[in-house]
This record gives sequence, C-alpha cells and structure tokens, in this order.
Amino acid sequence: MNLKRFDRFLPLAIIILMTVVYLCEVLILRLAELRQTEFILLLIVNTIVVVVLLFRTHKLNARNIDSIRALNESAENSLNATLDTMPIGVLRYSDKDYTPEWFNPFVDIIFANDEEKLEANHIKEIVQDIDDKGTQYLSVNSKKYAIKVDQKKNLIYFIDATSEVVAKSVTSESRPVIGIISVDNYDDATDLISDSSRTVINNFIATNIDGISSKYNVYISRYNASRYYIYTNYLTLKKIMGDKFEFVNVFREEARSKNFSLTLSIGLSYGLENFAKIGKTALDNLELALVRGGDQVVIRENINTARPVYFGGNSASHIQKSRTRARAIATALRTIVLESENVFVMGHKYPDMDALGAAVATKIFANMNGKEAFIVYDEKQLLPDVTRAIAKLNESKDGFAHIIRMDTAYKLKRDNSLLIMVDHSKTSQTMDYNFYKKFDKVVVIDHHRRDDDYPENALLSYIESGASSASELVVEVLQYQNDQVQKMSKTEASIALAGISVDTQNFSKGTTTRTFETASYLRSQGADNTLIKKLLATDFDKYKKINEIVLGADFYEHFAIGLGQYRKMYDNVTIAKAADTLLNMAGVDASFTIVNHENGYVAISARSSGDFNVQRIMEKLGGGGHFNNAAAQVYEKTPTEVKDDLIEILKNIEADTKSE
Ligand SMILES: Nc1ncnc2c1ncn2[C@@H]1O[C@H](COP(=O)(O)O[C@H]2[C@@H](O)[C@H](n3cnc4c(N)ncnc43)O[C@@H]2COP(=O)(O)O)[C@@H](O)[C@H]1O
Ligand SMILES: [Mn+2]
Repeated sequence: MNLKRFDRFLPLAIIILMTVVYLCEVLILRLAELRQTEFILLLIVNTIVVVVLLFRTHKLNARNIDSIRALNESAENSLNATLDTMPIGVLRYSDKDYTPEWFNPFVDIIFANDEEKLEANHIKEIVQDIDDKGTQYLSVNSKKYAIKVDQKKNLIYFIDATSEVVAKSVTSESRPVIGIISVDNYDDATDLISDSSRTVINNFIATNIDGISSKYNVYISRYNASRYYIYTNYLTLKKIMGDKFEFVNVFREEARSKNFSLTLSIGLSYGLENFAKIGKTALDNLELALVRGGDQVVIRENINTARPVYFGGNSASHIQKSRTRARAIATALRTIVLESENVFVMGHKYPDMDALGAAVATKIFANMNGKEAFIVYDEKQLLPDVTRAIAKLNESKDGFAHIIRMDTAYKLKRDNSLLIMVDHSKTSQTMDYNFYKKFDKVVVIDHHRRDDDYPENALLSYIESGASSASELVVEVLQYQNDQVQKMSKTEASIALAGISVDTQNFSKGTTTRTFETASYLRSQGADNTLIKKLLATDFDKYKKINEIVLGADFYEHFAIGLGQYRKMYDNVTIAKAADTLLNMAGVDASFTIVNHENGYVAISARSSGDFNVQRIMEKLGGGGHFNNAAAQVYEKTPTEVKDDLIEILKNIEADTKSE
C-alpha cells in the first residue's frame, strides 16, 4: 500500500529532490564565489538528470502494467481451459425460471443424448429435490452423477460418481446372508415308522437340500435331520427372491406326491457386520415363519428399522401342533403360576366366545394349582353372547365367579401377580393396555399368527397357529394336569365348547383330530348343546342387520363383497356373521363385508373357504388375522372407498397369480 503511494508520487519526488540538490549546489558555489555561467551549467546538468530519471520511471511503470496485464490474461485463459476441460459439469440457471443460462462443455458431453434433461422443469426438479446433505444422484445414459447445488449463485455441479455408486452396490451385494431351513412336521412324519421308511424320508430331504445348494451355489450345512444352516451373500439371495423361493413350493408338491406331510420354513437375515446378530435375527425370522403357519420364508435385514418380507404361506397352516409341546407348556405354565401371588386372565378388545372360553379354562388351570385367578372384562366392550355367558357364570353356587370388571382388577393386582393374555398376542389388541403395562410377568396363549406388536419379555408364549381356537389350546393343556377329578362345571365346559364352535364355524373350518378330541373331552366334562345354542343365539334385530349386509353384496369373479347400509353402524359379530353367510353362497371362494363400525372406523371382515389367503389381503389394508379368517379397521375413509381399495387389491393379486 505504502509502496504504491510512493510509486504515484515518484516523478514529483524526483523534481523536489533535484531542486533541493540544485539549491545546495548554488549555496556551495556561492561560498566558493564562482560566476554566473557555472550556475547556469549546473542547472542544465541537473535538468538533464531529472528528465532522464523521469523517463526511466515512466518506462518502469509501463513495463509493470504490461506484465500484470499479461499475467491476468494467462490466468483467465487457464481458468477457462480448466472449466472447458475439467471432468465436472457446471451449469448456471436463471433464478427466475430455472432455464440454463450458461454451462461448460462437460455438461454438453453429459447430456449429449439426453438433452431434454437440460430443460427448465428438469433443472427445477434437481434444485428442489436436493436432500438435506445437498447431494443427490442423477442417472444419465449409463452414468451416475453426484449433484451439488449452490443455490446462492444458481450453480449446479455434476460430478461423475459412476464408480462410487458401483462400489457401493458391490458392497451391498456382498453382504453376508445367514439362514435356517426347518423341515416342518419332521418329528411327526418320522415317529413310529420303520428305519427304512425314515431313511427314505431323510434321503428325500437331503436330495432336495443338495439341489438348492447346487442350483444357487450356496453353502448349506446340516445341523440335524430337520434343520439346516445356509450361508451365502445378498447377490445370491436376490436371485433366489427373484425366483420367489420356488424351491419351497417344489419341496411341498414333491413331498405331497410321496405322501409325506412335509414342508419347509425358512428364516433369513443379512447385514454388514455383527454376525451373531444376523444369526439371531435369522432365528427370529424362522420363528415368525413357523408361527405364521410354516411352509414359508421370512427375510429381515439385520437393522432395527427393517420390516420382514414374506414369501409363500399360500396355503393354510401346515404345521401340526404336537402333543409333546402341549405337555411341556402345561409344566412350564404350572411353574409360573405357582410362583405368582394371583393370576389375571384378559382377552382381546371386545372379547368373543373363544376369548372367554380360553379365559375360563385358564382360570381353572390356575385354581387347580392352588392360585386365585380372575377373568377381567370391560362392561363397555361386551358382545351379546359373551354378556349372556358371563351372566350364566355369575349364577354359580358360591356367588363369586371371579369374573371382575377392570376397576376391581386394578385394585386386586399385586406386585407379584401374573397376567395371562388369551386369544391375542398383539398388545394393541389387548382389552386394557394400561392394565397390561402394570405387569412384570406376562404369558401369552394364542392361535393367531404372531405379529410384530408382541409383548416384550413374555415369560412364556404358547402360540399355535395350527390350532382351531384359543379354547382348544388351553383345554388341551388343562387335560395334562395330573389329577383325574372333575375339572369344569357344565357352564364352563359349555362356554369353552361354544368358543371352539364359533371359531370353527360349527366345526366346519380349521379343525384337526385334536379339535374333536378336545370337544369330546369337554362333552365328558358336561358341555351342553342346548346351553351352547342359547348362548350363541342371534337377536332378531342383529339378524336383520346381518341380512342387510348380505343383501347389499356384489359378486366379483369368485369373491363376494357385502356392504352395510349408508350411514348405518354395525358391530363386529354382525359383520363377521354376514361374511360367514356370504361364504356359504355357491361359487364364492372368499367373502368380505365392509361397514361403518360403531367405534368410528370402517370395519372389514374377511373369510375364505380354504385355498385363498384373506389374511394377506387384510394385511394390505392394515389389519390381519388368519389364513381364512381375517379383518381390518380403516380410518378416514368411507365403506365405498374401502370397497374400491379392496377391489384394486384383489385385481392385483389375481393378476400376480395369473402371471406366476
Ligand atoms: N387389525 C387387526 N390385526 C390383526 N388381526 C385382526 C385385526 N382385526 C381383526 N383381526 C383378526 O381377524 C380375525 C377375524 O376377525 P373378525 O372380527 O372378522 O371375526 C372375529 C369375531 O368378530 C367373530 N365372532 C365373534 N363372535 C362370533 C359369533 N358368535 N359368530 C360368528 N362370528 C363371531 O369371529 C372372529 C373371531 O376370531 P378370533 O379372535 O380369531 O377367534 C380375528 O382373528 C381377529 O383377531
Ligand atoms: Mn379365537
């Protein structure tokens, strides 16, 4: 800065300096008494020195400016050259309408065959879609570009990131996969048969497993006769998923042709690290596949937020429940009951006869082990048949049937009390969520396929989706209590049998030999058909409402869809009974009833006669249930809108099935 100022005043400084020099010379000459001519000569010499110095200074300045100019020019040229040749696209867009105002040649190269991507609407999309980190990827032809947007300067940078994206997908595809294959019903199929027959079954399984291993080049290791471990990578898993796990269907069909009641259930998981956790998630997934009925595959990535992906499960439950398990559960449950101060039994919201039947049998189990037990109910959630059954139980001789309202239950709950949840396993479906939260000790007994929303740390879960009803499960456990005394009253046995009867539609659906054995046991305990008929009777008003829904039905191919009347409200049982009725119509494989529910949502009940999975359809509408008995609750829509959604789902499912 100072130098510059000095530069500007340099000519003046020279003149002043030379004038001072000249005055000094004059003074010296005066003192030396020289003449006029010497003064003039000295003046001329000094003037020449000044002129020469001024000229040199001017020249020096001129040369400086030229070299700066030259330097600037060359810098500008090389910047332009870099912009022109660097492998980064730079584009400036108008801040008014996003039209491109300028771009470098690399942008030209990028969009050579895709020029419409340079139009204002695309540029606008790029600028607006940019995520929080300010980066996004754009595919142009076969390349991937990372995009950075400088919104202040209206600039977009396109950086070739093809190799980075490829590297990422290579990492993703090489993620390790761990899986467990379980052969369903192996124990039953190989029990009580000759060694040579068992060898035939073992060979059949081994041949199939070898076939899977060589077809997909995966490593499969035998753990025991009915369990195998798979190790592979995500790329191979993708291929198998692309084939929709066809080998599970092949295995089932080949087994069927040989009269073996065998299917495969598989749990798989994958991730980048922590092999122990991947293995544990795979085991959890296998358990989920089993409780969903077996003959299916469940895959879930080893991260907390991952949702399970299902393959198969296209036929009703294939897993036969084993007597050995029922016996083991009886022992485990007895231990837990004995360690508790008292026991509370709670069904799902709006408990039906099966929930009550299971609760009654559970209460008896606890009493037989010397513990006081209570069945809890909420008077705001009572169905007519359950109301009748509770009234009947309350007629018992000792006057206190241990069926209590929620407010009493809260008072009787102790620190060491046990809660047994029956006929449901989703905490969101429990009758009183706050009451459930008060318990440290929880047991679950259910015949629904296990879902995500499961009680944390349940001490024991007895979930058998192959059972007809929760009542069947508990009564069976009750039979494994050692003493031979009369265990149930006539009313209790009748309620449990009514529960089985409701869930099996009067023994016409979902029954096994075990269902009939349980029914026969209940008859031996005094279950009475006349009482059951009275308990399950339909009120005339309800009957009219059931008919309204049935008469409002439309038929689509082999589906019947019943619709409630405009603005009329219905309850669960009415909808369920209407769906049951529609399923009895000729040519109907699955029925659906859609109405406004008294609780302010649109309710759907779905039933199928065997080969069609209505659970899958209801899951798509946010509900669930069983393979041939399911339901959903939809908020913020009208029944007609829900019907349209349902028809769309059915059309897609039909199209998928035809294309398979
Ligand atoms: N949101 C949901 N998620 C998962 N699962 C669900 C959901 N909503 C319902 N479910 C399950 O779906 C099935 C079917 O339910 P539904 O309401 O259509 O039918 C149940 C009862 O309403 C019905 N029922 C009760 N009493 C009688 C009777 N006297 N006659 C005829 N039908 C009757 O029977 C169904 C009982 O099913 P259960 O609880 O499985 O025993 C159901 O599983 C829901 O839990
Ligand atoms: Mn049930």
